[in-house]
Amino acid sequence: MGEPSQTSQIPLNHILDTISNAVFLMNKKKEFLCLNTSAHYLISGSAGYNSHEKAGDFLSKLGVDDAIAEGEDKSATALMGDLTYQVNVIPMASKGHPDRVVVLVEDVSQAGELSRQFEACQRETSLLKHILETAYDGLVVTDANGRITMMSNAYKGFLGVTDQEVVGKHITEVVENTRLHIVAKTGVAEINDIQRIQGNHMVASRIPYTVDGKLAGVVGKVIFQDVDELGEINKKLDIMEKELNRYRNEISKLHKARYCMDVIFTRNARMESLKNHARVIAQSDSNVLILGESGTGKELFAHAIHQESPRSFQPFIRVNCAAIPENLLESELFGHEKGAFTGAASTKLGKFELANNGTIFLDEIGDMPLQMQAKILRVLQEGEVEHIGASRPKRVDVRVIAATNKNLSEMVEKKTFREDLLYRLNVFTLTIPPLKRRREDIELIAGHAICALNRKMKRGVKGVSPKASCLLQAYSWPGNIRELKNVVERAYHIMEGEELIQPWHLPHFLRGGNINASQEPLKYILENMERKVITERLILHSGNKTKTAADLGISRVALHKKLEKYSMK
Ligand SMILES: Nc1ncnc2c1ncn2[C@@H]1O[C@H](COP(=O)(O)OP(=O)(O)OP(=O)(O)O)[C@@H](O)[C@H]1O
Repeated sequence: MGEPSQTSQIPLNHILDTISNAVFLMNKKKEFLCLNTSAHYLISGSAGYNSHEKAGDFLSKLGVDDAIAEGEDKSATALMGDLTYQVNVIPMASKGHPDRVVVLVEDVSQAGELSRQFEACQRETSLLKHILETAYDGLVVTDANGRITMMSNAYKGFLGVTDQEVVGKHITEVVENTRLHIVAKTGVAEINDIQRIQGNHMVASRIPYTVDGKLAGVVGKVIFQDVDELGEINKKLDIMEKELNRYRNEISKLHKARYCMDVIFTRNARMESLKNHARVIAQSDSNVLILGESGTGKELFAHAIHQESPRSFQPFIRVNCAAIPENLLESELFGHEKGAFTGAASTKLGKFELANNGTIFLDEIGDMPLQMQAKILRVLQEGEVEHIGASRPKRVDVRVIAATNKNLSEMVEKKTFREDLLYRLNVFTLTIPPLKRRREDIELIAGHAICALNRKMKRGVKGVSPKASCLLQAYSWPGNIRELKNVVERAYHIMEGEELIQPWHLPHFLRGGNINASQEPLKYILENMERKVITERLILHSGNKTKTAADLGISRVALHKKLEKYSMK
């Protein structure tokens, strides 16, 4: 105690000094006999402060002067500034006459705030309980481990369960097809998902909640209308699902490989061995690189490899890397999230995702920008793609077939193509020879093209005349099979009732014999010229080889060797 007193005893003083209430002991004349440490603090902010006057003023402001003077028992709450005090006046009797009073003062301002907070909390809890009890939708709350902490009455009613049967249970034990426990791990909200519960389609939202910044659980909400309405909605959804499946089938047909190995027509031994090799490659999951000039049939091979592979029932997705503007290529290949950039109005799947479990055909890979090459490499290495704007990647299982007419090794040297990507792609490489290296295919492919046109146009063109055939043989075909098919198609359409394509149906550059226009090496120009002359003389002598040899000034044996060389036998 700060102040000595005639009546107090030492141990009692110590006890009084330890309590947090301010204790004032005084006689009825308001003379202070004793103040404990808390009382000193209350009136002056420090211990041992000795001012009875200030203490008197303080008690007067609390409005207990009368009770002190009368020696009355009094309990009151007093406001002083921002603070609230609880005051108790307790009379003390000596020899039966009350002549002293103890005044106990306690600052209860904080207790008031706490009790207000407590009351607000109680109000909120009961409101929450009310919402849970009356909510029309199904609400369920789980903790971070997916265990149910609360469930709305409507949801319990719908599932036919009681509180005892659900609270504390793992959500998967109570709700079918739930994902709340997954959201409790990922922390990523899922809004308006369709969830099938007890044979009904529900619109479900799963929203994670945090406490002190840590994932603490998930609030799940399922929307169900009244049962009749729900039945109607389910019927509509079933119809929509069927429609969707129909469209899915249509799309998967569109994404199917269209050609098999049998439509790659050839009489060339090297091409036959390439087809056999491709059949073997098709059975593996390894990436394939197809090289060859434009129009040689690289895409045809890609389709055929997919078609003969175990993935043939899965999608075949073609991407022309040269045809897509650089700024759109990433979004085309990997997809984007809604709002990832201006114009990204909705989430879009990338080609890699569309090709999942199937094959992606990266045509013209040599035209792929370097920056994108790095991203493709990542997909090949990690088997994961990431939408632009997404926070986590998705796993994909895709076989890559790439093709180009560029010289990738040269590009690697010039540092315009990544070496590591080349090694990832060329697990198997197929190099398709140009048409001028397999002239025996010219007539065959021209013949098949005419048959296809006959089927389409319902006509009966029989083939190519020997003279026209000779011109086709003599040309160098820089555009390869695509060019040959175009020439045949053009001729087909300008024919006027003839049964055979004649030289005058062919374009001028074929008839003009401008065979070195393609800047071929001298050897091929000479060979082309030789083939052309032999063919013309054979026609002139109606196929008589003795006369033709004599006319050409060479022996019959020499003519035979040349006919063999040019596949003209
Ligand atoms: N052996 C073949 N038999 C029949 N048609 C073929 C053959 N090879 C190619 N074609 C046809 O030739 C055309 C060009 O083929 P394709 O598109 O596969 O060539 P490409 O090498 O991929 O061309 P590009 O490099 O310009 O993309 C297609 O119409 C294709 O069907």
